[in-house]
Amino acid sequence: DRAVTIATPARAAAAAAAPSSSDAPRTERLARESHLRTRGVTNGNKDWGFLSRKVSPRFAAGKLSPLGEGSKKLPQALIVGVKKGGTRALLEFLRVHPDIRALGVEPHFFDRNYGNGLEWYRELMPKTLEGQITMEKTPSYFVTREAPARIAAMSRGTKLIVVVRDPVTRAISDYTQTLSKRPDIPSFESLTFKNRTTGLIDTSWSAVQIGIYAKHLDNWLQYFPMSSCCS
Ligand SMILES: Nc1ncnc2c1ncn2[C@@H]1O[C@H](COP(=O)(O)OS(=O)(=O)O)[C@@H](OP(=O)(O)O)[C@H]1O
Repeated sequence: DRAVTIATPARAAAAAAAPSSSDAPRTERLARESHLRTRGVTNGNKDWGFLSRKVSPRFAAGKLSPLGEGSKKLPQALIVGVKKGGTRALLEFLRVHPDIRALGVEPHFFDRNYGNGLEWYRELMPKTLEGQITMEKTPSYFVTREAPARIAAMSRGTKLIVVVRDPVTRAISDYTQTLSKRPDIPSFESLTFKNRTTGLIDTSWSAVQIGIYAKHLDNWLQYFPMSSCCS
C-alpha cells in the first residue's frame, strides 16, 4: 500500500478547472464539481481513491465541521517535488477537496528540521476529522538523500506525489527565482555550460542536478519500490 504518484502540472490544472454555472462560492463549487481527476495509482490500490472520488456526503450536505475540530496527525500524503514543478498549484487544487487538509507553508521537516522530532512536525499540521487526509509539500525532499529513509521510518504507507516538468524549463524557472533575489549571478548560459563550444553541460550545477529525475528516483525506490508505484 505504498505509492509514488507522478503528475504533471497541466494535468492537475485541468482537474481543478471544471467550469460551473452554479452560484455556490468558488471553493465549494470547485470541490463539488472537479472531483479532482488527478490520476491515482494503478495496481488496484484503493487507498488512492481520495484523488478521484466525488466529495464526501458530509461536505455536499453542507455539514463540514468548523475549523478547530479534530486532531493533528502526521501527514499520510506528501508532495515531495520537484522544485518549480508546479507543486504549489497542485497542493492548492488538492486542498479544495473537503477530505484533504494541508499545511500552507513548507515545513522542510525531512531535510532541514528533522532534528526537531516527529512531535514537532505533527504539531505543525492542521487538525483533521476522521477520514480526512493530512498533507504537506516540500519540493526539496525530492533531492534530499536522507528523505526517503526518514519518510519510510515515519510510515511506509505514506503516499508520495512527485510533479515533474521538462527539466530545461524547470531549470530556467529555478534560475529566474534565484535571479530575482540575487540579480548579480552569472548568466543562465554560463552556469549551464562547462564549454559552450562543445555543448558540455555542468551537471554539478544545482539547477541541472535537480532535473536528473532518474537519479533521484533511484534513491526513493530503495524505500518505496516500483511495485507499489504508479505514473
Ligand atoms: N498548472 C500548471 N501548469 C504548468 N506550470 C504551472 C502550473 N501551475 C504552476 N506552474 C508553474 O510552476 C512553477 C512553480 O512551481 P512550484 O510551485 O513547484 O514552485 S516552488 O518549488 O514551490 O517554488 C512556476 O513556473 P514558472 O512560471 O516557469 O517560474 C509556475 O508558473
